[in-house]
Amino acid sequence: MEKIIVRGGRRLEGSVKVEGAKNAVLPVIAASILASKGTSTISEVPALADVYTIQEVLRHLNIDANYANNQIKVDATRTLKTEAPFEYVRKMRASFLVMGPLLARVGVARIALPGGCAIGSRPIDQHLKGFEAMGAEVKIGNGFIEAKKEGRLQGAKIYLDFPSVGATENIMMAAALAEGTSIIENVAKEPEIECLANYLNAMGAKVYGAGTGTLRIEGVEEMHGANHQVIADRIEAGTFMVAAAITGGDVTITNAQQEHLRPLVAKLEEMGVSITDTSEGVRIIGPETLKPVDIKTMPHPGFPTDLQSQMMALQLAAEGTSVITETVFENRFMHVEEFRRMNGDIKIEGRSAVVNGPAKLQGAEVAATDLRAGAALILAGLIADGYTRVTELKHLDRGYVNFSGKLAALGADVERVNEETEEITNEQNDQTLNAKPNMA
Ligand SMILES: CC(=O)N[C@H]1[C@@H](OP(=O)(O)OP(=O)(O)OC[C@H]2O[C@@H](n3ccc(=O)[nH]c3=O)[C@H](O)[C@@H]2O)O[C@H](CO)[C@@H](O)[C@@H]1O
Ligand SMILES: C=C(OP(=O)(O)O)C(=O)O
Repeated sequence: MEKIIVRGGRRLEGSVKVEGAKNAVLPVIAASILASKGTSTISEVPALADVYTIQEVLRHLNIDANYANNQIKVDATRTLKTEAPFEYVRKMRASFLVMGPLLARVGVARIALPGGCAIGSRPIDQHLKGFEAMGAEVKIGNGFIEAKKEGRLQGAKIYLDFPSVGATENIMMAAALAEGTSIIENVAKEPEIECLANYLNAMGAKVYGAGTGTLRIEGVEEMHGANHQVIADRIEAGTFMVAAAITGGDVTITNAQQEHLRPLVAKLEEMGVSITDTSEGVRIIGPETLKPVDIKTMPHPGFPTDLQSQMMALQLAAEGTSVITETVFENRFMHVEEFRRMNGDIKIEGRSAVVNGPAKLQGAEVAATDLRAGAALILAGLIADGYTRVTELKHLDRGYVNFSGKLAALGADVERVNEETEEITNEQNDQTLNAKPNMA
């Protein structure tokens, strides 16, 4: 088993380049299914476990998908298969994003039911409501969802109950090849939606309004492969901004798009962090003392839930009491228990966590309960006394490329080791034995 071992106390300095966005690249790769002619070349594709998973899903559908050197080439012109089995959907929920494009292109799709996961139950009712409104018959049974439509999907007027990112993407991909115009209201406005719309339009689709609350999609009969560059990962960028802030460091993030980071920048500035746009990128200078701050996660342009656990690490370092309220997922506080193992003083009250700082964090053995929790625990480890060992790295690898290597290049004392080869020094052992966790 692999783990990341961090020893706290180093100030981060230097510059770090963020990758292409996981949450943009997965729907974009799924959208390549819509092209019945030509090849797509997608660039700035990060080497993440999720990218390999979606590549496998496409190959399983008889699509030629080849990922190398941060590019994936996709040729979906052969006769397609229509089933995505549980082994892929279990690894990564975003596998479900192939349903809209398959249904639109072939008239049938059979995808394993995604089921619940660590951060909440994550239903897909809004995706299915959209497909049904476009004339598809949807059946659920034997652990699968099957959607069918004789002839082309029909453009429809759809109102989402909640601006779901995945439902917006799945429905817009389906509507791109439908007959007639679709109007989709109360849609997600995340930058990843705009990235997908730009790709769809390059493939010959007619998608208007991406980034606003209403999409108008005029269905086209055929789509073709296209070249597309995915946007930078605002969540990875945000994670490094927190890393700089928590260590009182001075870090420049190259390749970040500041306009996508506005909700985070506003909160960091409230905490006393200096953030400036320089010719090289976004420069973050952490203050000597961080002020407490209250945060509520919301759909974009609200504060992103994918930065909630990282901000909780920062709140632990602040002088005073902060509150963080999670409104997007009903169970995204699994990391709280792990922070407590590090002596973090956090109380859960309904959907809010009350975080009392400044915590005297202590290194401990902790588990990444989900992808962002893994990053957040490593961030806390950067200021903890002694050694923090983070396990369950499979979650982290879904969303971060070489996270420990990038932190080490900024000066952190961090390494990734294999349990079999890990040498536990006496100092690390003493520190673990003497740790007194806060059991409050
Ligand atoms: C691959 C990807 O892009 N993942 C992101 C995407 O996930 P994902 O697309 O799954 O997130 P959604 O926006 O769909 O989910 C938000 C909320 O809506 C609920 N919901 C969603 C769909 C539905 O049909 N019914 C329903 O009730 C979910 O349970 C959740 O409580 O957006 C989330 C919210 O910004 C991010 O945390 C994820 O990192
Ligand atoms: C929750 C996340 O991703 P996913 O929707 O792929 O599980 C995330 O990126 O934090």
